[in-house]
Amino acid sequence: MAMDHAQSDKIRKMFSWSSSLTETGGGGGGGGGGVGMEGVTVDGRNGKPPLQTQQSTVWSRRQQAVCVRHAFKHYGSSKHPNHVLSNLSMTVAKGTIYGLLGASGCGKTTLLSCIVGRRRLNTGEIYVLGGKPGTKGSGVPGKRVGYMPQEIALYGEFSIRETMMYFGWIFGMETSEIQDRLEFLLNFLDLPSQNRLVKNLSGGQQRRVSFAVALMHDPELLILDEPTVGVDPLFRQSIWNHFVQITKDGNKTVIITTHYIEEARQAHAIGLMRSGKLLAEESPQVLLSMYGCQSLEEVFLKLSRKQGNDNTVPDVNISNNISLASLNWGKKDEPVYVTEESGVVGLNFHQFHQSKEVLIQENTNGHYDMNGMPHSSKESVSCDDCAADCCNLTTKGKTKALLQKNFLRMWRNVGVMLFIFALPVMQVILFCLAIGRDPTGLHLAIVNQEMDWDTKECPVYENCTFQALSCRYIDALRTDTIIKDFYPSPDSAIAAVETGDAWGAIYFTDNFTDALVARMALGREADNETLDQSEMRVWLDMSNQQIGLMLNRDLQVAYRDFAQQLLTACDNNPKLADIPIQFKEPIYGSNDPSFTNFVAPGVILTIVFFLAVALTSSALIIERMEGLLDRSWVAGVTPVEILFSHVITQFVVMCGQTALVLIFMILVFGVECKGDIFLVIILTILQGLCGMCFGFVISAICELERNAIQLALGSFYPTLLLSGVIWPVEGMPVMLRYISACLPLTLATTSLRSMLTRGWFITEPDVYLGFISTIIWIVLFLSISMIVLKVKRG
Ligand SMILES: Nc1ncnc2c1ncn2[C@@H]1O[C@H](COP(=O)(O)OP(=O)(O)OP(=O)(O)O)[C@@H](O)[C@H]1O
Repeated sequence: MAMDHAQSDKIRKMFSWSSSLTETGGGGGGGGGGVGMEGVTVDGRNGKPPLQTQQSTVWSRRQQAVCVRHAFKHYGSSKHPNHVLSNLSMTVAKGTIYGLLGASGCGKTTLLSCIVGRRRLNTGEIYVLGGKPGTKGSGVPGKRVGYMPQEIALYGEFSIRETMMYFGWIFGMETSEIQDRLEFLLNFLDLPSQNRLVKNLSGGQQRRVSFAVALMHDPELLILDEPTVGVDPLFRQSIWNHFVQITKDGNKTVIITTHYIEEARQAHAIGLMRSGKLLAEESPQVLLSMYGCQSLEEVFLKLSRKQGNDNTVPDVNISNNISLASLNWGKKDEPVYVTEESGVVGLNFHQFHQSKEVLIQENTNGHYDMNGMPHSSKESVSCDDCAADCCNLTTKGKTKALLQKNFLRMWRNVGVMLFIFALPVMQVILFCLAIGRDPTGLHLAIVNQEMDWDTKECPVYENCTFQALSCRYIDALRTDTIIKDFYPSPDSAIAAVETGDAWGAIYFTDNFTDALVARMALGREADNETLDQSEMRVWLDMSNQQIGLMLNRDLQVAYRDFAQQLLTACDNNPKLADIPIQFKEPIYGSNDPSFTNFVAPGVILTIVFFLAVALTSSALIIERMEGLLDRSWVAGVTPVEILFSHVITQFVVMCGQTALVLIFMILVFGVECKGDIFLVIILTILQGLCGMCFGFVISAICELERNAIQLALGSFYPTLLLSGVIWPVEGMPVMLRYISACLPLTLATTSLRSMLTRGWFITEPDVYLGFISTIIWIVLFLSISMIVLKVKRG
């Protein structure tokens, strides 16, 4: 082994430290005395446990900055798993820089994600700063960790300052504190003006801002996924100098992945990773000496070949066995400590600085609590201990940060603002202008053989004269909707309908007036021919139901008006012209009901519901795709807090939307509102919140924005068609009615319609069921999204 004397001396010295800091005893340098660790006895001379072999204990694992044991992680289903971590064990001592090296795709990011609590292992254990990530009080994810993911994961619409404020508040920092830190970081990372928007920065500058976010709160543990990518060598060196600086006093630990293997020489320890395993875990100097290589790359190649040639690489790390014990690099007179799992665990790099563990031991005087935690160890205490002084501030800060983030993102995005406020108004205006009004300009082909075709004369008498009654009838036809076109023969009029030139044809025979008078005079004595001649014949184009029915109605109404006018002129009771049904003033609505009033409640709710769906589902997915959601989670924001902040934001948006929609519907377009406007507002806002919660479900289920759009659009039509918005539910097959009642918009639409058109109050079942069903849907959607989010994080 090519090793000069000085180097071998250095390694020997180093080993002497490591021997004093093996996994069980090393952490406290004798602190194990009396805590009941397996097989540990205390050496009377110096308090170090003089063991030849020791068992790794939970206590010892908790003493490391990071301790991973037998980690397995796969992606995909358990039937066709893609194994990414395979029985990986790793130990990062406190106060060290740990370089995690390995080829692209070997699982580094996955391992780091599990360490910071972004993902969960399938099996195995992880301890980070003494606790298991994701467990209560571990502080991880949270402010104890600074994480820089591989992707930029920043809000492009934010300025550098706003970005820092956002994360600073999440970490529970005071604004003044953030400002001070920001000034240092701007200077240290050579960032441009703090008011520059992140999206306008160069790629390298964005990465530095991302790095600054990780450094922001000066965390105990820094986990950086390729922070030096795209960074010039000079700046890279200053980053490494910073790492050395912050780890100097043993309070901070840095884990860094990099593709520039040689830069990791400056790390205190490196883990060489391949195919989901650590091939070695040692200090760079030891690795170079052990394998007689000049560069770490050579070491990596050697180890990779070894792993490739024989699959004898044990499931535990190579370093576990070969590292110090097998080579017997230690003081000859001192026992070699090999732990059950990781022989290098607890490597202490005193050539760089004093061990954290020794500090702990000094501070605690060897006193430990029931869990084996040193009493006064700042690093070993969980976040529970700082809860009293920091958690209140953090919660307030998080809420402030999340709300400001949501509003700022909306405010800065013109498209979103238009979507939120201009779109609902536009939809209401379009609805009121386009739907429910009577069609106008309908051509009616008239053939009147009582009329002189050449002169086109058709006299209209207003007195009690029984002449040219057809002309009198034609005069009674509405001119605002019907355009009267005269044709010479029935065939030509029918042809006009067939070719689409007219919506209907009407034909009066040449003795229409005589026959009609005879019909009235003879009554039941009238023969069939008289009856036949007295009837006007109508051919309608019923391909358009609305137009067909309207023409039908107008022709009948015109006959009633014509007959009533004639009867009045002849001093008869005009009522004789009516059918013998007396339609009194309707209990609800009017005798001339408008389709708009029927559809409006459903339209109001549909607009508010689906705008909320679109807004929420895309917002969360974009955040997730850009890695922002994960970054916030790692910073300590919980899914509940994220959902809560969106609920608040959406609520404010919803109030604005509801106000606009109702003002335009009711005040501008005069849609009927007979009920309590307060209840109408509440129900509309609740529906908006329900849509938002449905948006959460979509965003939780869908990985990609396009899938979310497909799901949101896909759900739009079935909901619209089945909710009784455009056609009464009573017209559906019975089975479909039950399904319809289970949809979020159905009962709410009925409820709103009852309030608007009938003026019913909340005490009516039709009304309160709408409220109840909406609230049930909100709770259901929220629960589903929470469950899906939690499951997905696993
Ligand atoms: N969300 C995911 N779903 C499925 N497979 C994934 C997912 N994330 C990563 N993988 C796969 O897991 C393997 C390890 O990926 P990982 O990102 O951890 O590697 P890495 O070592 O960080 O690579 P690099 O250095 O290129 O960033 C790769 O094969 C990758 O395709």
